[in-house]
Amino acid sequence: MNDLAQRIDDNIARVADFPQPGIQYKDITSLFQQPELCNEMVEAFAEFSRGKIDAVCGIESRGFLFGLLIAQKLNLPFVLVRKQGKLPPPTVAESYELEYGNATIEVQPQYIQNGQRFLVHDDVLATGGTAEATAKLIEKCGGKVVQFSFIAELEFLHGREKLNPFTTDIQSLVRY
Ligand SMILES: O=P(O)(O)OC[C@H]1O[C@H](OP(=O)(O)OP(=O)(O)O)[C@H](O)[C@@H]1O
Ligand SMILES: Nc1ncnc2[nH]cnc12
Repeated sequence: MNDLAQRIDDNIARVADFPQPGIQYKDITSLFQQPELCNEMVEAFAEFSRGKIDAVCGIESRGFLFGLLIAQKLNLPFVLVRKQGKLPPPTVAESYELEYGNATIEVQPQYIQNGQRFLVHDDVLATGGTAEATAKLIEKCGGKVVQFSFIAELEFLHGREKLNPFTTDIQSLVRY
């Protein structure tokens, strides 16, 4: 682990058996107690994406936190992907399976331009179902997913394999 990864790891809280027995939940919200570390993280994310994307898509809810900061840092538009029923119409939907349960997500297609190059950002890459469904949704609306970024990747769940058909340009600051 590099120095930044080590400090992120040190500041991610672990919660056993949440939200279901057997899941070790990585609670990234503990990072927000360390504003200087968060600034460094935003810079690391921005450096990865600078000059390569036209817009950022953040996934509800914890993908909104750094997602918007990355978009602002790069002076780019930000698009929200939300769980079903939260966004006003018109919306386009996609269903997928989670590490725990399943879900449907939605986006407002009027904020996606034909050929616009997207970074999809979220806090945790687990099975990859959420990020894969998000990429499908963006591409269904005419966008092109050219990068993914995450704070933490749970490598033992092999989520990256679901994302490789879109792009192999994938950043995760910490890997488990
Ligand atoms: O790679 P996957 O197996 O799809 O899992 C990753 C997703 O799970 C978590 O979201 P969660 O559903 O807990 O929602 P939240 O961000 O609103 O807490 C996490 O924030 C990712 O969005
Ligand atoms: N173990 C985990 N911790 C935090 N977020 C998650 N999303 C899916 N699996 C997760």
